[in-house]
Amino acid sequence: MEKRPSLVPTKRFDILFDNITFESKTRKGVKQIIKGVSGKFVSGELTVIMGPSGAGKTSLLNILTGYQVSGTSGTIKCNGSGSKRKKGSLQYKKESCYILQDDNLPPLFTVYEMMMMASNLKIADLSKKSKEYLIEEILNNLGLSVARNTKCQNLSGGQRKRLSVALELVDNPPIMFLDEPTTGLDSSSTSQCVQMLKELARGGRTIICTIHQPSATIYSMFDHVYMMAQGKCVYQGAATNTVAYLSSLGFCCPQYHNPADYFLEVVNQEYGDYTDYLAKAANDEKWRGNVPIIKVGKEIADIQKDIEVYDSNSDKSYKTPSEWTKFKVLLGRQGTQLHRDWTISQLKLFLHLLVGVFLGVFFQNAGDDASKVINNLGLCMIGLVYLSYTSIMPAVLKFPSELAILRKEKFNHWYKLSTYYIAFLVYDIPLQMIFSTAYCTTTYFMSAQPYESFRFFMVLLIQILVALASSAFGLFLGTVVNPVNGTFFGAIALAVMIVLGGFLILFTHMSSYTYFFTYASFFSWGLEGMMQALYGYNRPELPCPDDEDYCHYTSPKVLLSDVGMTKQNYWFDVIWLLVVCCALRLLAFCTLRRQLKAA
Ligand SMILES: Nc1ncnc2c1ncn2[C@@H]1O[C@H](COP(=O)(O)OP(=O)(O)OP(=O)(O)O)[C@@H](O)[C@H]1O
Repeated sequence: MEKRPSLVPTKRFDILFDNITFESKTRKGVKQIIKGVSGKFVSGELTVIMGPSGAGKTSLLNILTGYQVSGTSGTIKCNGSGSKRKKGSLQYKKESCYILQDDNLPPLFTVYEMMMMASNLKIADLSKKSKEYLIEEILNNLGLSVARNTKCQNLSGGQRKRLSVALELVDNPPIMFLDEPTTGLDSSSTSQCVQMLKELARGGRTIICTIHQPSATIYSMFDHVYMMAQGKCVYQGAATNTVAYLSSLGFCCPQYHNPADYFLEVVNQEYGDYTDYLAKAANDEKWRGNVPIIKVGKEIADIQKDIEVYDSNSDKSYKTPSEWTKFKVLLGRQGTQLHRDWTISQLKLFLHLLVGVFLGVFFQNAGDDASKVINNLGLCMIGLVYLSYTSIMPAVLKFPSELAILRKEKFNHWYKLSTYYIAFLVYDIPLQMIFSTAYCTTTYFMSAQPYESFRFFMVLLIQILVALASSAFGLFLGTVVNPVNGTFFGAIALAVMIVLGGFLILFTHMSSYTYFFTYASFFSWGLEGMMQALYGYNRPELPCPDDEDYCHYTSPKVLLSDVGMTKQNYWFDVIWLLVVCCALRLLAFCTLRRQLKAA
């Protein structure tokens, strides 16, 4: 029997937290952001964390989701199981999802494609048909069916928010955290969004969100309100009990006044500083409302029966796919992105060919003319610099531009970072090779370099490796500094490497002390490799044109000796560039992982 998809969670979780604190070290000392708050969020309820700006709402949410670990203390339990929170791990982390304030969605994919991708990354044990059924069900429930073929970049603010929720709903998480899901929405979209969250909660989920300043209607839709001020909890109870709670403490909410607005005025100290007084009163449990009855319709109950048959021994509703399957899905995503964003592939390929032709015209016959040997040396260097610059700059911007999406998807267990990184490399490396080949082929033949296949492939290999090493360096830079500084440092590093490349100052003119620094330049290895490929390996003498009286470099050996590249180091250069390339890509992976963890 095929498993039927469902939107009803198979497990229910109540979250209890006690004495949560969060401190951050600043220049002025330690800043206490969350000051020992406690509470209980139960399944079936829509809970809202409220408070003035800077009250600590997002910080608390980050702690409860496990997004923020360092600097925190306290106990978080679920379902009263009593297991203590270990550093960096929450008992329910795998069962929850966190929808961040910014809707980080890849712009070029449609709603349906994103949904299918999410289901392929999260669910292993459903057929394609069942996934389609599930997706339709979610899109219908969230009112996204009309936008199923719209690209994410064209969605409205409300649709983007709903898609962010829809994507996480695919694997049916019993706990959902949402940071300011209504920010940027008009009142009607806000109402729709909160109604949707309430319905999801009524299905048995624990839904916790933060919100800034809701209208009276929206405020009354929340089951449980957790009000914060100055890092403390100043109320925890039903939205409907707010006025009674405040009046029990001597604060009279004027008639026809929005209780949420009035409460925010009180905690904003418009009537004096009562934060500690309120925080003490907030420990009283009596303001909590009754836990709502979970809605399980007939059809849903039938589906749930099926799930129980299949999942009685399983922790999660669905089995997650293997990393290999996820890798294939990510490869498909990269491929589609490449296909749709013509600036990544077609434009770059065209420009490499164009620049190749341009240089080929300028350096015509430079490879087979003894009087143009120095020009040819310049062409080799220009080629390396060109390939390096065009590889390093896009690479610096690559991860910063995708970091938010990556952080969100990784945190919500879509895939491992290593899977994403390998899928990225599988596209990036061949692409760099194609671009370098386009450039190399045009300049090589148009500038009349020797028509010997082994020399051509040796030059090509060097140019590819320099491009790959440069892009690896760019990736590394992009993961250690911000993009603006990354492009600046990248440009400076390349300028220094050009000086050390062996063209502007010949190796023979360097002292042994300064020569030592050339080891740090891709260009010194690249130029030496290219010179060996073009002029080494017993190349015969170069022809001197009839209209020239004298050609100094008819002998390739003399040229290699003058530029200090007589040793046959070609394969050593190749190996060194390969090592640099691998080491920098590995380093970029480590720094990327560190950057994600530091979030
Ligand atoms: N890592 C940190 N280091 C230093 N200060 C921090 C850190 N994280 C948060 N803060 C500070 O703690 C306070 C609470 O921040 P938080 O983002 O949790 O507030 P918030 O209630 O969500 O505010 P808003 O509604 O404006 O988003 C703010 O003053 C903020 O500047």
